Amino acid sequence: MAAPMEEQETSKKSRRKLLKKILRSQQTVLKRDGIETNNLCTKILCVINGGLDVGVSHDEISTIFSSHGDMEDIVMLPRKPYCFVCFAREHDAEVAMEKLNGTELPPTDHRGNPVTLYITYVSKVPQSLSPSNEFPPGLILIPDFVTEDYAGRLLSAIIWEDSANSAEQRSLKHRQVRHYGYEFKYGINDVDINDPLPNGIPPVCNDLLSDVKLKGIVNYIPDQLTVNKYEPGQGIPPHVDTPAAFEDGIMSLSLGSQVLMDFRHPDGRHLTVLLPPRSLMIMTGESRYLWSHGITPRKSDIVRMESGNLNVVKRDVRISFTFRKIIPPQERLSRILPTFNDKTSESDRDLDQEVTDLEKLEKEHVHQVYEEIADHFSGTRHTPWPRIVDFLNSQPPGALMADIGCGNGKYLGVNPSMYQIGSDRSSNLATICRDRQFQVFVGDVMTIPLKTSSMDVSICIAVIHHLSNQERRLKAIEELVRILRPGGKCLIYVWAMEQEVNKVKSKYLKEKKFEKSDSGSISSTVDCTINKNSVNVSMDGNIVKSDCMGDTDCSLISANGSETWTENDPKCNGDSEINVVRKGPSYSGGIDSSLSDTSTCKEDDCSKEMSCIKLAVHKNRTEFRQQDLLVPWERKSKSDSDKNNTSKCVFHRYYHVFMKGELEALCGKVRGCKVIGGYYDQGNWAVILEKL
Ligand SMILES: O=C(O)CCC(=O)C(=O)O
Ligand SMILES: [Fe+2]
Repeated sequence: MAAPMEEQETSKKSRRKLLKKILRSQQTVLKRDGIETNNLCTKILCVINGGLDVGVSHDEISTIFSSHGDMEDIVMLPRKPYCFVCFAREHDAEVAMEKLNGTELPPTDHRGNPVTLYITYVSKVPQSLSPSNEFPPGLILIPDFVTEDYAGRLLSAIIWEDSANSAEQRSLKHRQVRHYGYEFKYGINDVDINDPLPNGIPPVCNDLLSDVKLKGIVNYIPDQLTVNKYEPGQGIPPHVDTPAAFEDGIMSLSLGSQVLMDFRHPDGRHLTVLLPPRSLMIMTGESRYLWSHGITPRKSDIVRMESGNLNVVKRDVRISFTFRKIIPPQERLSRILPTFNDKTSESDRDLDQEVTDLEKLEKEHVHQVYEEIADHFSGTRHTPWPRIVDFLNSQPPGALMADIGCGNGKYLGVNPSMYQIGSDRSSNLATICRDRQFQVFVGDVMTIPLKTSSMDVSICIAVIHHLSNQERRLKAIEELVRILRPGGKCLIYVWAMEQEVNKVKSKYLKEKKFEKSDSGSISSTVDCTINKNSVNVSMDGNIVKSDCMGDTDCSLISANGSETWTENDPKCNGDSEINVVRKGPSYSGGIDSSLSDTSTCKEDDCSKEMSCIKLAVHKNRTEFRQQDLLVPWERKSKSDSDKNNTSKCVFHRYYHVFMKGELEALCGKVRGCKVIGGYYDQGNWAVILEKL
């Protein structure tokens, strides 16, 4: 009889081990979420590893637990590894605990690995599931907005057809919906203004809508109504109603059951608002644009009673009327352009006004160069970069996107489901974009003429490295963030100082194989006081290469036409200083002195005026040895009249190439945003920012 005793001992030991494990899990997981466990038996079980975050479903928990007693509810929370199972009686909870603690669930389609359930008693479901004392800013809730009688008339105006699936009525996974005025299309998160429904908003709603307007709750009459019908246990996933599609002030009238609506801030804050029957909720401002709203699919809500005690209240059928006013698509983009009074964007500043020497440097070595090389530059920019394409394609349909410094618009057509607007400092590039049917204006990244908080997404590819000091680069990032709505995202690319990472050379360096000479990184210096920005150098070659720097496409073109271009010709960019060094006063007051190449700067001048700027002319396809430099862009042109006489124009574009971590550090100085991603991509540093 010794063996069974031993077996009992071993099973007790393993049970003790299991309990220790439970305790450890309780401490780490539950404490963090403010969940108080109970040593004594209660009616509510917290099931660790029985939550949505580990891939366990409501149905699985229901099947396992329902056979052990009379279950009242299962509370599953989004992104949580645990769930709560509420029994009608303590005894049932005790039995379930005894039988199921330590149960292993096998892998499923949603869950690659088996999971072990650890169960503990809790006396209450945590506060975050019960109504918060606070509302998200901008949320208005008016209780008893309609009478019982009027509510009844509203409800009887809605005819639900059995298992209908048409533009007017759809059975969604979690609820049924009916649309009036226009169908809200869930695939595109928008309405089609050209495809109105036969039925407008039912006339019985007119009293309510004029009351709302009279009281100044919103200053328009809505033209779209979505009626949602939720059975107990159903809900709506967290979302923000498409910002570009509807006016501010979205109204939802709750009829039937009460419900807890979840509001979530992008920074993780979570508030729950109890919507009582016959109440009108209006989402304006932050609560409409920044916080997501949703209803967790549950069969009950925790409701604070008048006594202040919390109570579990079962849900019944709830029908909500959501009224919205559509912004016509043709107005959506113009909405984001500022009016003359919109001081925040400084739109009235003259773009060509010369304020500092640095602006002069950028004017001559960035703006004027792009203006002159626009056509050829555009001819070398055709292939969108895959990671930028991925970023654009990951944006939801209907998002408003601004491409600041859009060049020839190669990213403007990537994701046609977005509303897109581009801007470039070069009017010739803007014209090229417009010829390609893109909506583009001429604008400067440091004073973007778009309204504050108007965009869902912004990108700024290969632009900020053309700004000549840190303050100006910072200002540009601030502008990119300013135009975003809270929660909006911005992707920035700049050229990297590091052109070889993990022993892999960037495309820019690799293109060196096409060249005959590669010694030295600086071919010359240019005293940046140039009034014209091109130099004619006679030459005779006729095979040319397109611009192939970190921000370009690296395609080879052969030049048989009358005008050909090359970026770097060995004949002209050897070690000797063959580029013309022009004379005149130096630029002052810029180029971060710590980063400039002092060997190109006269000592006494530097100490007087912050710095003079004698910038090194970079030799293309070589590593960077300094951060501030001029990169040559060369154009060969053959006149038709004299085929043998080919001349070359050399343009110098100013660049500040970024060192590893520099872009992130700069973004870190910008208030109201956080860096949510960063990477190295083909000789460029990239960051993704999110506006807070
Ligand atoms: O049911 C509700 O109150 C909200 C519905 C909703 O958010 C929507 O349809 O977008
Ligand atoms: Fe909504």
